[in-house]
Amino acid sequence: MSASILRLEQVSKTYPQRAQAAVDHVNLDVQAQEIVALLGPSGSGKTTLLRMIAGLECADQGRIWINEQMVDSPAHKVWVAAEKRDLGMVFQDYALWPHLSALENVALVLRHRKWKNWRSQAQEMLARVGLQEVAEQYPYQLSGGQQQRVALARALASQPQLLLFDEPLSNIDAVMREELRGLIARVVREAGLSAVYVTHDQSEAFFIADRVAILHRGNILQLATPETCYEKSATPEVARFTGAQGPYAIKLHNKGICWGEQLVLMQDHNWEAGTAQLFLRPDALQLSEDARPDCIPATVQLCGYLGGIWCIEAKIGDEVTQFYHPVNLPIGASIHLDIDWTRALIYPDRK
Ligand SMILES: Nc1ncnc2c1ncn2[C@@H]1O[C@H](COP(=O)(O)OP(=O)(O)OP(=O)(O)O)[C@@H](O)[C@H]1O
Repeated sequence: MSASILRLEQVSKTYPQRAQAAVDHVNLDVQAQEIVALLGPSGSGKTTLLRMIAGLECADQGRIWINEQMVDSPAHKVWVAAEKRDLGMVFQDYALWPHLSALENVALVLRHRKWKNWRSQAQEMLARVGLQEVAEQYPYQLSGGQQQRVALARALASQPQLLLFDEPLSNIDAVMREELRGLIARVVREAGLSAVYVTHDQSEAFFIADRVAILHRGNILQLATPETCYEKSATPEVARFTGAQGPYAIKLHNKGICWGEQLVLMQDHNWEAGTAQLFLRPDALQLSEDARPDCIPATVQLCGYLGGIWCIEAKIGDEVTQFYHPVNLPIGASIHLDIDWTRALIYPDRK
């Protein structure tokens, strides 16, 4: 058996009076020193899954192991309470005690466990998140970002092998969010810990995680590295949820692809003839200098400056697509788009 820090086998959960399972036969494996993000739209089951790992919710079916210890299995009548699971948890709303200082919040669990060096350990954890200066301040005297750093220091303090994050940056403003996601990724890696990180923000999941599990209606549709989820999205839902543009309705021919009125000729491809959904990443399109038969005619509709590069919105027939370009283009200009078809995400419709 592999030395995974966390393992879920066929884990399911249906809430009372709900027809559909919140989590449906999920398998998941988190290795030592690995960060796995759970990414999915609202209601896809991320929080339910995390709460089952934490021991705040019990599974209806399946088995959960933490550090090789079975912690939940209805079939075996096994249930290990949350406080006995050796976990650190960071919540969206920080969950700090308002009447305790930053240091006391971090030290609480250490004192509860009767650690002799609780003060120095708590001070070291605050230093790790860059907060030694505010150790004596109370939560109401700290910004949201600082409070979340205290919560991170508290989660690290008891040196658990596994950390759980439930949308920890949702209440933080955009600039601080980028700083904190870097801090979280760095601190977890430096401490050599494993983590499960729930978010509905694709860029946050991609930045922080080694692997990303994309959830949809209680199922994991894809569990892979951020690059694989982005470049080889397993399903249309994964493509959509990782920010690809589309779906565009296309037809697959033996000679190539038909998009609107345009037949794009291709030398070799492996698709069977039929209809399909096409998704495109903006960075897989570029302006073509000439009207080659493998390019798509389009009209410039809008240009938006992103800083260092422009995002050009173009119309292809009735559909809209975006690509990046170093300079802006005249609105209404007729252009041709060169598409890197090796990076196109194409999903043939079921016959
Ligand atoms: N306590 C509950 N009682 C009944 N249904 C619930 C409960 N908690 C969650 N659900 C339902 O279970 C499904 C999964 O919810 P869950 O909160 O796990 O999703 P999520 O992906 O975390 O969503 P969000 O990003 O909005 O937090 C949803 O249909 C939700 O309405």
